[in-house]
Amino acid sequence: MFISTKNEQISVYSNGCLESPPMEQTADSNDGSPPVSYFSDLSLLPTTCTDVNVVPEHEKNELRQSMSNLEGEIAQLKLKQKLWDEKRREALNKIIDLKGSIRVFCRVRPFLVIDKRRTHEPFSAGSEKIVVKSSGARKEFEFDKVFPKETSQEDVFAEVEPILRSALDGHNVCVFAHGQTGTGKTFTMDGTNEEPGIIPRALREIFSQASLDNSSSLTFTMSMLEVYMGNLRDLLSPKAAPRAHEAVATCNLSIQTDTKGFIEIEGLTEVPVLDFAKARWWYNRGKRVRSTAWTNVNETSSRSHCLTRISIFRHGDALEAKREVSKLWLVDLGGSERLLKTGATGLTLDEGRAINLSLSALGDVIAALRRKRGHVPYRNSKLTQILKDSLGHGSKVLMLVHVSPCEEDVGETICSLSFAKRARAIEYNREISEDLKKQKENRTKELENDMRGAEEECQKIKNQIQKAEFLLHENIKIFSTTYGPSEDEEAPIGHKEVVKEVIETPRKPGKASRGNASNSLPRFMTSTAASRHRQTASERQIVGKARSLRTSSVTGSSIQFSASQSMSYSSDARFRAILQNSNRKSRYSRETDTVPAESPRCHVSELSKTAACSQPRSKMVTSSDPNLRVTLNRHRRRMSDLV
Ligand SMILES: Nc1ncnc2c1ncn2[C@@H]1O[C@H](COP(=O)(O)OP(=O)(O)OP(=O)(O)O)[C@@H](O)[C@H]1O
Repeated sequence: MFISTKNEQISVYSNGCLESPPMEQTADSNDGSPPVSYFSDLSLLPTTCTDVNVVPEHEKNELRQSMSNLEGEIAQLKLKQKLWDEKRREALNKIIDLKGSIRVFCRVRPFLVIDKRRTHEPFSAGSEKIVVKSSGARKEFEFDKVFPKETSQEDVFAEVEPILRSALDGHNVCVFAHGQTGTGKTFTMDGTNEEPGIIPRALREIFSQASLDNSSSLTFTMSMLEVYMGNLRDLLSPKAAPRAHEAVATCNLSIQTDTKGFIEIEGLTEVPVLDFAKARWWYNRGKRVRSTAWTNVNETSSRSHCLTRISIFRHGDALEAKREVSKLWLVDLGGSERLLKTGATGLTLDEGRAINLSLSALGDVIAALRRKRGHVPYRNSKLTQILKDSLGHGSKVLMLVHVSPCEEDVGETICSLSFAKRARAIEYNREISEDLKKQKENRTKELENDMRGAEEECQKIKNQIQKAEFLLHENIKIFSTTYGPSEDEEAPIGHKEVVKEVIETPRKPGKASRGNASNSLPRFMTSTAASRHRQTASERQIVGKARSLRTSSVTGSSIQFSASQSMSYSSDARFRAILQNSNRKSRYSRETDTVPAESPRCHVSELSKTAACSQPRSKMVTSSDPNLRVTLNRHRRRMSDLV
């Protein structure tokens, strides 16, 4: 007895004959995949099978043939899926290029309780424009998008999401939050538990997208660092996890460029992250280290830039086993301040200068790239040196400039908006005509439709692959149960590899399957870590039954196939339930918020560690400006909440 799918219908073979049960019901799959028929009358199915030794040869051959057909079908579907995925990527890339590979958004912070006057705003915000009226002057600033005060975190993320997908497609991506202290950079990037920001949402999204992409295998690593006064501090270093009262080690990492122009930060900790839960765990750890550093060293987040890097490794299939790497940088920049206004002195003044220098270097680089200048001044700051290979050709950049709605901050607001204007400088300072704008919009809509169509096709094919793989898996079990243990002797040509792929499908590295000596089943039937994970309770039941049947066949007794067993392989409803269940289960395990059970391994870059970590002094920030003191106190409170 075996299962085959011919003309997209499931058939059950027994004793060499195709049992032709009435195809009374056809389940129209609501996922768009072709309908799969299933049996409704169990009594029509054979219940007894004769001794394995007298099973005719042609039945065995038919079973082999069926498995080969399934293999071929899976290979073809995978190829088709790859082509659609390429179409989707192409469309997305064109959309991003049309919209501009360097985009600048502006977000207006709502009034806070601590704001003094909360009625009058010094500017008016449109969907792509901000007009500031100050001291009788009127200044206009254009953006790719303006997020007004009431914009939710979800709406902001919706605009950021396409660029993240571009990172998964192999492009380097940088997302920056820029603005005056207290205007909501950290709120946008990190957010709160109730309103998560771009980073936690991005982590969730990339793992969710990666699970949909089975045309290639994606793996991820994560690093976090802080740039403070030109020094780099590794936030995920095993040494960088002090308790609240302890000082944080300051590591001065160095930046290296390889022969291909690829940037490597020597000694920076890079942790493999297998799922969202682990990525979030590491991210929270990095944040905690940063907050402890603030309380001990620089007091406020505004005094440093915080960079989170997700490296995405795309592994091709066995035929083209090349590995591509792309980087996604999520950067919470230090607060831009006008030093004269704050009246900063001493350390605060130095910190402010360092931040302003690096922000201005970043502005220069982005403006040079936007204007397609031959020379791009990356070397002018540590920040731009680190990001050199992620800001240039083929990369996508998103700058989110934050402004305060308060009248007293209007000077800072104009500075931030001017920074954005410079970064956004259109090529040759020429604005495009309305006509061209319309054409661009129409083309973007077309491409968005193409992309959606390609996504739907990919999803349909994915469902078909899952079904075919499930059927192949089940046929393999039946083959083994019916015809005995010798895999090499019995399995069809090329079978072993496919079986391995179906059972293991190793998307993520590090969990090599090991042979189980105690298991008497052929190797291709033994469960692996991945298959065990995927197995639902009902699947396990099926395997259990197959094993007990297999045992009886080995001892030479005749095999009893009950109708219900036959149904368990062929019922589409159940089959779908199993698939849905396993999908739900894997999604849950991805999204669970719990700290990873196993202690996370830390992979430190092969390159040797340079500058020794020194213990920083505890420093106090001083400011003559009472407003700044209020801000610092607010930060201290926030830090102590975190610790
Ligand atoms: N869009 C928003 N909606 C609600 N609250 C916001 C918003 N933006 C900022 N806030 C609040 O404003 C305060 C300051 O925001 P945040 O700390 O994110 O500013 P920041 O620019 O990162 O400051 P710093 O440069 O000092 O780190 C926080 O209490 C934050 O919750």
